[in-house]
Parts: sequence; C-alpha cells; structure tokens
Amino acid sequence: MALEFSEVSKSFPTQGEGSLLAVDNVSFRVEEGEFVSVVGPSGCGKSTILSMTAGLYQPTSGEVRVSNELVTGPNAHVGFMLQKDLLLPWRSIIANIEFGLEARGVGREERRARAMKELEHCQLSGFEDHYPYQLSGGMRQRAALARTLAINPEIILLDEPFSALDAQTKLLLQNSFAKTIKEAGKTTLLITHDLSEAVLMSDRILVLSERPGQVIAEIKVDLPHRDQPIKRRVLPEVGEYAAQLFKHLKLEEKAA
Ligand SMILES: Nc1ncnc2c1ncn2[C@@H]1O[C@H](COP(=O)(O)OP(=O)(O)OP(=O)(O)O)[C@@H](O)[C@H]1O
Repeated sequence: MALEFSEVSKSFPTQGEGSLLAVDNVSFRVEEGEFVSVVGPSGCGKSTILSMTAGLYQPTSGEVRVSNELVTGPNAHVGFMLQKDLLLPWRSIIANIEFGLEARGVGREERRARAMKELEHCQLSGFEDHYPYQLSGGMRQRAALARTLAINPEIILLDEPFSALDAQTKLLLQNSFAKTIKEAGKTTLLITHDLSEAVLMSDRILVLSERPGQVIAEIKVDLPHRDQPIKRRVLPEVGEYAAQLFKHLKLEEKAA
C-alpha cells in the first residue's frame, strides 16, 4: 500500500480554549502507481490532508502510513509541489533541480546526472542554464516537477499546481505532468478545485464534505488515457463524471 489514512482526524487550536476540527475521521487508501485527486469545498481540509501525508502535521487521532510505514515527521518518501513553483531565482534551472539532492548529500556527478534525466523527462532539455525568470509559468512548473522527481519520492503530492495558469497552458501542462508521472510510475495525490481536471487526470477521486472534511464519495474514473488528458477530454463520459462530482458537492443547490 502506497498511502493509507486510517480514521484520521485533525484539529487545530484556536485563540482561547477551543479547537477547530479540520479533518474528521478520514480513511482511504492509495495503491502504488495510482493517481488520486481530492476535491471538496474551500477550507474542508484538503491541504491539511496533504500536509499530514508529508509529515508536516501530525493527526490528532488516527494514523497515516506511507509505504506501510507510520508517518511521524517530514520524510524522504514524499515529494511536495505547490501552486507557486518556489524555484530559487538566483539558481539556474539545473541547479534548482539539483537542490533537493544537494540537501540530501548526493555527490556532484550523480546529482547532475539525475537532474539532467529529469530535465529531459519534463521536456526542458536546452534550458538547464536558464534562470527561472527566463521561463514561462508552465515551464517553471515543469522545472518544479523535475525537482520533485529528482529526489525519487515514493509519493508525489500536488497542491493545485495548475491553478495559476491560463486555460491553454493548463491543458498542455496537465498533459505533460500526466505523461511524466505515468512514465515514472509515481503514486500521486492531487488537490484541485477544478472538477474536470480531477476527471481528466485521475484513476480515482475522493470527494470531501464541507469542514470538518469527511470522505463523502470515492469515484473510480473508468476511462482510458490517464497519461493523456488531452485525449481523455473528448470522451463523452467526462461530462458525466464531472456531473457526478457536481452533485456530490451540491453545487446546484448552492448556486440557487
Ligand atoms: N496551521 C493551522 N492552524 C490553524 N488552523 C488551520 C491550520 N491549517 C489549516 N487550518 C484550518 O483548517 C481548515 C482546513 O484548511 P485547509 O487549508 O486544509 O483547507 P483546504 O480544503 O485546503 O482549503 P482551500 O480549498 O481553501 O485551499 C481551515 O478552516 C483552516 O483555517
């Protein structure tokens, strides 16, 4: 099992005596190589679930396991990528990709070789000596993915990596990420507000309730082309899956 949440709850202390329950008794499993998206209303605990997977927060109760090991703190099993690419502006792209390896004490030659391989996987060959400001938003996100993959994590956590991009760049980047991740065989957890993105990229979608977040539905996306969202996009069933999500999230009622 790549990832397992068992009856996980998380509350945060609030000012004064009380506490705020963000995640309520959440259980789910993610198989090795599976791509799972988490959708749900704003503030329902999606990022908290990612942070607990990365070991940045500890559950208040319940257990999180990555590769069958209890997560007790930040660890090398997990690679985290955010909406903002967080590339270091003073480092070239290749030096940015090498950053995590450097921090882990990997030697110079191996570092460069692994970084060059990921640069290629993320379709950035020829840009190794460029600086982040010289790249487009989409390219920067690909560089950030290369940096995440370079440390060879068992699980990749993506927190809305496409949300700041225009529609066309987004589609191309979703495609590029999907292909790279499938080829690398990485288990992936994606947080997104974009319901069609969830359908286009996932094997399975977890739908969370309003805060405190509980899993209210698990939808298996039984469609081909997980590695090519651009191809999946034209399948008629995509709309049906999106409508299912819409219904679970009660979006029509909320709009009325
Ligand atoms: N470190 C923290 N301290 C206190 N409260 C927190 C902390 N982190 C998150 N929360 C609270 O927990 C709840 C869930 O937050 P979280 O960021 O996980 O939601 P989300 O579903 O990712 O939201 P969004 O979709 O808006 O990004 C929110 O009410 C938030 O204010």
